[in-house]
Formats: sequence, structure tokens, C-alpha cells
Amino acid sequence: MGEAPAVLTVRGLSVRFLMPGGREVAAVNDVSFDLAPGECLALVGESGCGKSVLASALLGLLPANARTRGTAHLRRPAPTPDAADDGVELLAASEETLTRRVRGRLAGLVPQSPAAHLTPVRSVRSQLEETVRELTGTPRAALRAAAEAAAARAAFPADHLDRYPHQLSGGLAQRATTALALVADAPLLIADEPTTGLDRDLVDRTVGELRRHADAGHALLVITHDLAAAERIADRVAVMYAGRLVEVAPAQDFFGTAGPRHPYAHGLLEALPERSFTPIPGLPPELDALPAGCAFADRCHLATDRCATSPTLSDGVACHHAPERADA
Ligand SMILES: Nc1ncnc2c1ncn2[C@@H]1O[C@H](COP(=O)(O)OP(=O)(O)OP(=O)(O)O)[C@@H](O)[C@H]1O
Repeated sequence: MGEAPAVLTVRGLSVRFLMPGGREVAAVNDVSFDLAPGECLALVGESGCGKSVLASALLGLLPANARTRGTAHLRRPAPTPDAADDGVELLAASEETLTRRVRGRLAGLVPQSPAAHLTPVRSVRSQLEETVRELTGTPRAALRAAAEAAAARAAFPADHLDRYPHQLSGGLAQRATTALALVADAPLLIADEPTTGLDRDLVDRTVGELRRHADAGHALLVITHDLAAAERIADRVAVMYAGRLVEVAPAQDFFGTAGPRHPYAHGLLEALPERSFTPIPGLPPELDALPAGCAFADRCHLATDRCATSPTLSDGVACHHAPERADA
């Protein structure tokens, strides 16, 4: 983490879904992390490990059968310490606070399914103009130019602004939702799978834009299973497995010579075609029947009797058998 006070401070965040018959799905388990202004944290892990549920919890977008625990504090970085505002406790915030202060204003979201987030019966221009008016109070006469400027920030082409969502390719729909997410210059941007389904050129442009956004002082949480994209954007990597963070490491160490320390994180990297292309054997546990100990033990070549007790995240890794950091 950088030296500036965190924009987002998450402590002990857990999410359970209450299912029919009393079953409980433990989608996020005791997650804690900080995110500083200008920092990009990539949250990585296999499909279904809880990444999107975590993002939805932060923005108050969980369905009614969800129960959250823990705290998640979001605040605007202050130009001076005495100008600091108290920010918002996201998990305790009312729907009104989330709508009026948080979504779009303090936290922008580039959603996982852009097309589903755009209103199908309105052109991109009209959706951008409305969002600009609501979030920035721009007067009507200046709306057109402000919406065009917002589109340009996300490299959405001006000559496509009058199109409707069904007339956009996946890449352009993603640019439109990115433009909407950037309108209010929120201090936190959450991008959920921003590169999924894009061709190589668009992946490059998206990665570049997101990195520039962080470099301009915004805190950026990128949720992705694209490790190559994570390597290019992130300052730090947080690896999630069965709803828990199992490793949080500087990206340089994680992708560099030091490498990951958790056996699951190691396996994720080694599964890449440009590495040894060896998949991790087995499957993750069901989230409604998590073992009492380490959730990865069943798939882990290092597992011993000690793994019957759950390791906590300490010094950046949650594993009884993780190697010490070389510089520790
Ligand atoms: N409304 C819900 N009710 C019950 N379980 C849910 C609900 N929403 C999500 N889950 C479960 O929570 C778990 C985590 O889902 P999540 O979408 O966060 O995974 P993810 O890591 O983002 O994966 P992906 O990359 O596929 O989106 C999954 O097992 C999912 O089935």
C-alpha cells in the first residue's frame, strides 16, 4: 500500500446467502484489505470464488437473501488532513445513502456484463447525458459537450453515441459502461472482468486506460481471472479461493522471480499457457459445505495434518506451509 490514507478499508467482510431448506452459501469469508489512492489491486481467482459477490457487497447490490458481516469504509482522499471527510461505512449504509452518495459518486463500477447494465431503449448519448446531469449537475445547455467528453475519456467513438445498446459490439458496450462509470471522477473504481471477451487490441487499450486512471490518483479494484491483464495493471494482487483471500502480494513479487507463496496461487500461475500449462488437479469445495480447515488442502501437494486447522492471512499469505518472504 502507498503512504496516503486508504480510500477503501475492508475488515472482516463475509457474505452468506441464505438458501431454501436452511442451506447457507459462504461466498465471501473474512476478507480484509486496504486500497490507497493511485493504487490498483487485482482480485484474482477461479470462477465462483466470490470476487463479484465481494464487489456487489461493497456497492450494496446483493440480493435480499444475502447477509453481510464486517466493515468497509470508503472515503474521498483529502487534499489536507483537516479537510478529511468521514466517508461512508458501506455495509451499514442505507439504500438512500448508497444511491445519493456512493454509487457513481464515491465508487464507479464497470460491470461484468456491460450490455445488461445499459438501458436497451435509450441511446448511449441519452444515457450519458442523464448520468452527467445527475452526478455533476451540468446545466442542460452544456450536457451534449459534457457527454461527448465523457465518451472520449473511455475511447467511445463520438459517431456511435446515437446508437442503442443492441447496436454495439461487446467491446463498445464495455466502453459505454466505462464512460458511465468515470463520469463523476469517483475516488474508487471497481472494474469487474474488464477484459473478458475483448480482442487483443481492446484488451491492450482497456488495460492502458485503467492503469492511467489509477496513475491519475484513483483507487482501482480490478476483478479478473485474466492474470496477464492483472500483471500489466496491478500494483498488488489479492488471490481469492473459496471466498477467502489466500495471498496478497506486490504484483512485482507475485509475477516476478519471487513468485507466489500460496500453493493455490502458484498453481494458478503455472496453469497459464505461457508457463507450464498444468491445471490444478481437483475442484474447489462447494461453498455451502466448506471444510473446517484449509479449503485448498484437498488439492494441495503440501497438505499435512496441520491443514485441518484453517490458516489465517498473516504476512500476506494464508498457508501453514508457505515459504517465508526472502526479504522478511
Ligand atoms: N444470489 C445468490 N444466491 C446464492 N449463491 C450465490 C448468489 N450469487 C452468487 N452466489 C454464489 O456465490 C459464489 C461466488 O460467486 P461470484 O459471482 O462472486 O464468483 P466470481 O468469483 O465472481 O466468479 P465469476 O468470475 O464466474 O463471476 C458462487 O458459488 C455463486 O454461485
